[in-house]
Amino acid sequence: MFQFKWLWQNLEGDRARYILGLCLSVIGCSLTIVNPYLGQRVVDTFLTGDNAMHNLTDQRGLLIGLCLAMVGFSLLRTGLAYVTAMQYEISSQNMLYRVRVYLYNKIQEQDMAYYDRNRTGDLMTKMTGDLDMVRHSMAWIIKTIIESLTIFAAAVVYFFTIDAELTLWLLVLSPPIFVVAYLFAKRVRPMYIDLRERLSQLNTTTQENISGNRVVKAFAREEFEMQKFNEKNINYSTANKKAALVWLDYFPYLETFAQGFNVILMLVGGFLVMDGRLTFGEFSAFSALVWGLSNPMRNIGIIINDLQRFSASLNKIIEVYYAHPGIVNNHSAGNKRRYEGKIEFDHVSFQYGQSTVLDDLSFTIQPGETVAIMGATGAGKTTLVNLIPRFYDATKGRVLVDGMDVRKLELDELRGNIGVATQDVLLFSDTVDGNITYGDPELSEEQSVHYAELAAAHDFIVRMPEGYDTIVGERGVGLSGGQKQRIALARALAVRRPILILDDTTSAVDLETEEHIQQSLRGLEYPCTKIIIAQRVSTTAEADRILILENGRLIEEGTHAELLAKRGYYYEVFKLQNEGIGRGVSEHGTK
Ligand SMILES: Nc1ncnc2c1ncn2[C@@H]1O[C@H](COP(=O)(O)OP(=O)(O)OP(=O)(O)O)[C@@H](O)[C@H]1O
Repeated sequence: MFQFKWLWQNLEGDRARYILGLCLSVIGCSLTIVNPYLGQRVVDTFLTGDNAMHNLTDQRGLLIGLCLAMVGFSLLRTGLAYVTAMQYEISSQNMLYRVRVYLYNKIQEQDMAYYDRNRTGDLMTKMTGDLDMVRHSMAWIIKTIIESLTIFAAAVVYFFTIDAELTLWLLVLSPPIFVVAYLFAKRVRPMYIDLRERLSQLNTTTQENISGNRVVKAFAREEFEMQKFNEKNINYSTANKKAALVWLDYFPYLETFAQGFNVILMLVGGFLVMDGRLTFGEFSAFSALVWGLSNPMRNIGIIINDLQRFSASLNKIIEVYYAHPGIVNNHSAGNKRRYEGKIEFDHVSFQYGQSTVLDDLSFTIQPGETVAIMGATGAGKTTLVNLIPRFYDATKGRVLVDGMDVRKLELDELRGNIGVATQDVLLFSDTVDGNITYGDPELSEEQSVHYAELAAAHDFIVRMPEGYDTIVGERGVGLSGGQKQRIALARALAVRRPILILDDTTSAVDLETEEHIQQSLRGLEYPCTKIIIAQRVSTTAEADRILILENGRLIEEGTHAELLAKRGYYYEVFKLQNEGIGRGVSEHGTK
């Protein structure tokens, strides 16, 4: 019931049209009794009975009128069917469009934790296949149900006006048909829920394979991926067949009952005609309209199949529709403040589920300061910086920006004050310029070039076939890792935010290029607090302060020189890297 309420709610704007469609369905289907009635009159007046010959000559006008009316009603019904189908199509397509926009926005609004929980393939299935199934249900299944019920009811009412006894005999078949349909629905329902899940797995596997095709090729795992895909494909196909074949277990019973209508009509109807209680015309009306009882019964299987699919799909859509992000962005349109850029962690802890990733962190970063964060892989560096723009919220403690708890700041404003270059670089399939100006589409071409220069990207961009207008492939395909990083850095610099977070942004660039980038960062023309996650001492050496994380705890904090003097983790990394790269970084930080 809730599902139908949901559909009704989302039909807003097209409800009148949809109801018009339903009304036209009812009118069109009620008219199905007209032709059998006219036929009955033709038979009784002109073909059978004592006066038939006489009527043929005397009432020829009536005969022609009845025949023309039959043709006219057929045409009218066809026209009505056309107009009716249009109403269903237009209203369901409009609803599909609106719900798709709503779901897309809803997915966009979700926090990071939502994306951790939901697979891309599954979300894609919801946005495409599930939505189409719901539209199909609105335009076809509900229409079929209404039409079947109307034809059934119209036939029953008409039959009762002709002969109640024969009608009751025919209706004897209805209860067993409903029992069979109920048993079928009960058995097939879990199958369609399972089928929907398998489709989602198939889509997820396909999507992962396509987006990870480089890794697949690099490891020559095509065969393995093929097998994995095949397994999901077979799973889906088997479940599909299983669900479809269940219908075959019930179909013979339903078909037998449906045929039973004709048998009863022949036996009981024939007897009534011989007994003189039913005219030939009335018998022919029963005969012409008995499909109105049997066809809906035949349709039951298809309708139940589709209703189960519809229900499985709609439940999936409703999950997204009512998903509430833990971190809500209200998108207020007012003027946004520009922050000073002070950042404070006050006894901050963070857990992913049960696992503690950050443990009681406290430190302050002053406006304009450059702070490097270093630590072994998995130490919690990315998690730490993710708390500043509220990609996640701290489990304990407070993160403050300009002295305000980030949970109390307006999210748009907060994020509008932070420029981020993430560790996992994602470029859009757009021009290089489009990618650099992604955060500020108003940026002029000169400014775009300026930030590309700061990010040491200009030289390789101008060497590309169409320079800044070169389209980069999906996720930046066609560029080297270091090139992608530099475009992502230019994108983060170009928004000129007072807080800049760089997560391992120069890990794939050579040391000379890195030196150029560091100079650019030192000389940025706008005031900016910089947090730079890095593994290289060459990157961290010139920071105002370096924080060392180990298993989510802050174990060292100080300048390059202070940390070296401590002879702790940082010193060990320094020794290792200086020996390893053979390129000296002195204890005072100069190279
Ligand atoms: N979305 C997530 N869900 C659950 N656990 C996560 C998630 N993201 C990270 N983790 C876990 O949290 C811990 C810290 O991860 P994080 O990415 O912050 O480390 P890091 O120091 O940035 O590592 P690296 O230098 O390798 O990028 C790791 O153990 C990781 O497995």
